[in-house]
Amino acid sequence: MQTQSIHILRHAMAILVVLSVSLLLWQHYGMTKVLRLDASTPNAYQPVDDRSQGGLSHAEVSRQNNAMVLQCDIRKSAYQWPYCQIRITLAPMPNGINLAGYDYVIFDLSRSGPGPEKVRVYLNNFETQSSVNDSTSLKVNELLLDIKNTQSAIPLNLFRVASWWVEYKNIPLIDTDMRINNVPVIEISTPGFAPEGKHSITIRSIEFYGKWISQTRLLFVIVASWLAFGSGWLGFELFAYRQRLQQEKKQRDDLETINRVLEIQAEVLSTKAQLDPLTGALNRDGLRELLQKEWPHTLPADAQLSILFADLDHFKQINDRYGHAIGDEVLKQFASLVKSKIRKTDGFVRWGGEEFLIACPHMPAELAIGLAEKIRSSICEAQWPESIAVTCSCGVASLVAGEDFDGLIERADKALYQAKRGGRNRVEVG
Ligand SMILES: Nc1nc2c(ncn2[C@@H]2O[C@H](COP(=O)(O)OP(=O)(O)OP(=O)(O)O)[C@@H](O)[C@H]2O)c(=O)[nH]1
Repeated sequence: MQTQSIHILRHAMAILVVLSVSLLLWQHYGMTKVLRLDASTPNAYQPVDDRSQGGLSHAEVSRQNNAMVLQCDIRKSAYQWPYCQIRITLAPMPNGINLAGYDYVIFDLSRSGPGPEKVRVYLNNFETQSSVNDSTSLKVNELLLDIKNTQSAIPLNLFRVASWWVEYKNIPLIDTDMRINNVPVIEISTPGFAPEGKHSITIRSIEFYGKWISQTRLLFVIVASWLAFGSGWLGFELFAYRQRLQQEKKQRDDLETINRVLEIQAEVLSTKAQLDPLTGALNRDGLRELLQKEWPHTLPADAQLSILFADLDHFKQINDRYGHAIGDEVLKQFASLVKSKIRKTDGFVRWGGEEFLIACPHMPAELAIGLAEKIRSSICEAQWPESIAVTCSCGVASLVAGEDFDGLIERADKALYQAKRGGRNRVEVG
């Protein structure tokens, strides 16, 4: 990983840590949502009493000093559980309010009258088995609230499905879990054993408190973000790594190609440096290299080496008569003819203007003389530009024991001289 990437990674991680901690702190100390019900909110407040069950109790609801007050006259009757209650409608059924998103509730209420200092609170949940036309079909989640607990936070998970409702409605066990995800109605009722007499319940406010996002959900979001960030970063690094590898490979390939080209160029240049550009014959440097290849150190005393000098006859006249360009053509054709007669291992060298040397390693004198004759006759018989009658003279010498290379050259040169003196177009042995 490159330093710059590590730098960016550190920054990104620091930002994520700060963001995660800030979100958790914000969730803990803030992000609060409140649902408040009081006399000023547009909810319907209805009195309910036991007369519908055959009782004689009487309930009335009125607004007093910004509070809703339930006035209740509990009377003994044939109905076993006389009661009064105030019904607060949160939403028209089958809709309700999702109170599951809240954590606790604070009641600001008071009561007066005989009997225990308690009220019953019902959060009625509309569920699949509930019916719009039957208010008793809503699941009753019940809490017996001690009046001294008003104004304190009461966790919503303290509510329990009322056992009397389960029994009364014969609800299967599987459906008796507490749910407050769709509450259209809240009811606040006199306690279970309310004695006969005048009762009143004053409700100033009911406040539900919750968080916009629960801690569990926030943690899930944070962990998911970290995972996404980690995978994203890994993916990015992998991609960058592959890019770098590809780039490095390309650079390596380019360098190898350049190296190959340079090697070839060097080879070509070195070969060119040893060649005569007009005839393609070796120059004297080329001859030295050829002999060194054959005998790397010094020429051994018993080395077998023959040298031929071949020189075009009266070449000056050709130049003078036909021009330099034709002279060049003759030189090229001469070189090409000689090359076709010698072995690959022989060295064909342009020694001077129209004088050529053929070095034949491991060739005895007889064969060298034969080769010189072959060259001479082929030159003599060949077709030349402008039908010029071209001939050449040859001097041949083979290395004798104890002789050095210069001595050999000298003998071959002398033989060539003799051939010229002897009338040209002939081979002489030195
Ligand atoms: N066209 C051409 N002529 C060249 C080149 N190199 C040398 N010559 C000519 O070759 C001629 C050699 O002349 P000489 O040394 O007098 O030899 P010659 O005329 O061949 O006579 P002999 O060797 O005695 O038969 C000169 O006129 C040079 O100018 C070349 O590359 N191209």
